[in-house]
Amino acid sequence: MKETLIELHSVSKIYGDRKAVDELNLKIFQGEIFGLLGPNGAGKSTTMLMILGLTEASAGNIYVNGLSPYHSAIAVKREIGYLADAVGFYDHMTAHENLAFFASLNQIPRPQVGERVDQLLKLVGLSSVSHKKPSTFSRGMKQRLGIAQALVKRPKILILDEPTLGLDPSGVEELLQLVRDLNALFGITIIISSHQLDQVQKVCHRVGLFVEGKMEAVGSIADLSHQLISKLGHQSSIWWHGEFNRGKSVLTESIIAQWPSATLSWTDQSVKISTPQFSTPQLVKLCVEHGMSIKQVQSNDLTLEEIYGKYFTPEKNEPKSSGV
Ligand SMILES: Nc1ncnc2c1ncn2[C@@H]1O[C@H](COP(=O)(O)OP(=O)(O)OP(=O)(O)O)[C@@H](O)[C@H]1O
Repeated sequence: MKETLIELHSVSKIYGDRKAVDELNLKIFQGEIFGLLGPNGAGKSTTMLMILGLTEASAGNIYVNGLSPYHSAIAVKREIGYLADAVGFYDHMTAHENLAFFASLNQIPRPQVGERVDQLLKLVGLSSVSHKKPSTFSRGMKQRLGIAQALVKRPKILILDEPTLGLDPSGVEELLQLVRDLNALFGITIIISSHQLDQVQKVCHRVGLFVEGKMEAVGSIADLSHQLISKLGHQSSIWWHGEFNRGKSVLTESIIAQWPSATLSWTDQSVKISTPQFSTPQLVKLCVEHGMSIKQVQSNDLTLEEIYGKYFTPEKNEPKSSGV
């Protein structure tokens, strides 16, 4: 059984008359990479700050390793490394000196500092530039230095707020590979917030979809896909060769007879059919029985972008129906 490391029970955060986080229930398990996804202003950073104990929840309870981040602030902060969305360094110091200074602030015994900093710089791929000032670094290098800084105290948990923002594609790849490596090598539990879904999809074991302070859905990408399919129906698209105009109305009747809530959307050479459950094989069989010469079949395997789009902008994604 998976061990719960972070737990939020009915947690809300109210700023003035605005609920930034609304009755959030969430469990994050030991050793997982969890993605907090949502548009700007959804409440991701506020949730992270509450887990870190940097802001107090207005209601509800939070436990990190069984402790309240707000009431046991020092013990909880010892367990968590944090990369804020805007990370800053001392520009009169080199990368090595920055980390060494941060290590001393975190009470790492002086004889251990040099070796630990060297190890961290190697881990994040910055050994060769350790003598340079962070102001000369690319954003990707700064982010990796920020992660090294967050790892100085050897935390159990790493919280990364929009770490890929502003990185070029190779910088994103390097950063995400580092996230994977840290998780695989040290079993660190990682929470990563993002609105860049394609990226998060690649590294997260589970994701939570956040909108206007509420967690709309939580699970693996496959879980979310299933949840969405059962909510919105499954889509099969079928293309044919040659002529099928005369078969359309009879096929429609047969499909509606079998799935009364099905919707069909026809084009000249294809039909998109939404049914409550996965029905592609039965639909293909019916099409063939009605004389269709099938060219191609597509069963909807939702990407995270589609899931995200359907949760956050449902009116744009309603399955459309058109007559025959
Ligand atoms: N200190 C604050 N005082 C007042 N309102 C705040 C404060 N911090 C956040 N908010 C509001 O709470 C809501 C959630 O903000 P939050 O920063 O948590 O969202 P987010 O999902 O992290 O988005 P972003 O990526 O833009 O930071 C927003 O409406 C924001 O304006």
